[in-house]
Amino acid sequence: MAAIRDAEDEDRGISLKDLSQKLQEFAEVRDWEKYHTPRNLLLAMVGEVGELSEIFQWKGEVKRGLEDWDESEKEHLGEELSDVLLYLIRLADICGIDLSHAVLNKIIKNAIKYPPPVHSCITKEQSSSL
Ligand SMILES: Nc1ccn([C@H]2C[C@H](O)[C@@H](COP(=O)(O)OP(=O)(O)OP(=O)(O)O)O2)c(=O)n1
Repeated sequence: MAAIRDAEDEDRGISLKDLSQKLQEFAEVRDWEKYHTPRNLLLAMVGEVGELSEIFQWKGEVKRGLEDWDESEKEHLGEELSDVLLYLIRLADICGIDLSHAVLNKIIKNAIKYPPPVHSCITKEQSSSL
């Protein structure tokens, strides 16, 4: 049953809220909530960023798409990216931050702070009449 639910989650692209809920359940059934304090979660996330960095360490620049990496390296990368994301989501949750709301607001702020060059704002119709 859980496997079917997980496949469905993957299909529809799971939300931050659903992930947050899963992490809450994961901690609760293991009685790990007492360890999931803001500072512990932050340090755990930074540790995972270190593990993520190790994958790229000494490789020099790598090609986009990682076409010359083998599958096991890519799988490892996916795991470390996930660890960072999961601790980040849990940290936000424990701090009472609505990450979906915060991240959308931040994207709007970024767009205002860094407007696109004027020529990329011209619509197709405008450009065809030029
Ligand atoms: N107190 C904990 C410990 C682990 N996790 C979860 C979140 C991460 O997704 C993953 C981290 O597990 P590990 O500490 O075992 O780290 P790795 O999976 O990176 O294993 P390793 O360090 O052996 O490579 O487990 C958690 O939520 N709370």
